[in-house]
Amino acid sequence: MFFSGVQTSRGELRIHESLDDLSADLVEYISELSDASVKERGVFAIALSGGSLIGLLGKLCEVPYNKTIDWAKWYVFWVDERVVAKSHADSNYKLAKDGLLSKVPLIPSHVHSINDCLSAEEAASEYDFGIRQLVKTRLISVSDISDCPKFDLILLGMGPDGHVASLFPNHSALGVEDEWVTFITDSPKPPPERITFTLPVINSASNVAVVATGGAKAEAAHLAIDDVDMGPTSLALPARLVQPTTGKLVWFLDNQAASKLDGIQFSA
Ligand SMILES: O=C(O)[C@H](O)[C@@H](O)[C@H](O)[C@H](O)COP(=O)(O)O
Repeated sequence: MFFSGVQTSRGELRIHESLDDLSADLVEYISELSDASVKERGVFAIALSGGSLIGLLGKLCEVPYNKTIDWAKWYVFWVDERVVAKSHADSNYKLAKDGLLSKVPLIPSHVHSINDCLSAEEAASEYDFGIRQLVKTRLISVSDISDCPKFDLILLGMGPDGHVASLFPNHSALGVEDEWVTFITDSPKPPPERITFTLPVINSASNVAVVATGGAKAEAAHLAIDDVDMGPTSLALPARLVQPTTGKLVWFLDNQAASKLDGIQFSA
């Protein structure tokens, strides 16, 4: 069963039968946002996450997107990064470079990854500073209601625990409001040292897409999307705190990740 464009109070749902269909829809969505942003602003500022998301972007390297997307106008950032060398197998930069960035005609100076020679704290602070410079020149747009950067698109994965970016359940990083990029040294998912966009930055983006596939994500998707009572705090489920203030939120799910959503029945 395929649901596209279903609007809920928690954003638009796009549910696909297969990963191939999901990937095709996701890359078309990104291509459309890129076209619209380049037309309106002359650039496209996109922030990537790690995980299985990157594999689902592979079609961007293929016809027609490798030719039709205005790659020279892309500026690439990371929503979160593991503080390891860029050549390390755990690096989100390496994952994206190997799977996407090295295969399309991006301008190398438009790719903004962290300084991997620094501590997590220093790397977060330097990344935050770099983004502030690009907001000043409006290469990254600015929120209409705060001083936060307004990325054209933020792409998020979601863990089975409901984490997004490197914002983990009940972690103090969820409460950081005075920084754009923060750091953690105790990630429950290895490696422990990471930098991450904070919630105000994620929620200031023009567009946020959460991509979640597989049955292990079904409960988290239910708790993040459905009208459930989370009790006094939703800090236990970071994905539920993804609530763009004026931007648009879209969930890309496969049947399995969507299998516990209220009101959605799948045929066997
Ligand atoms: O730095 C990380 O550990 C990843 O970026 C992580 O946050 C990922 O996005 C989610 O865990 C979903 O990953 P999967 O889609 O691979 O399950």
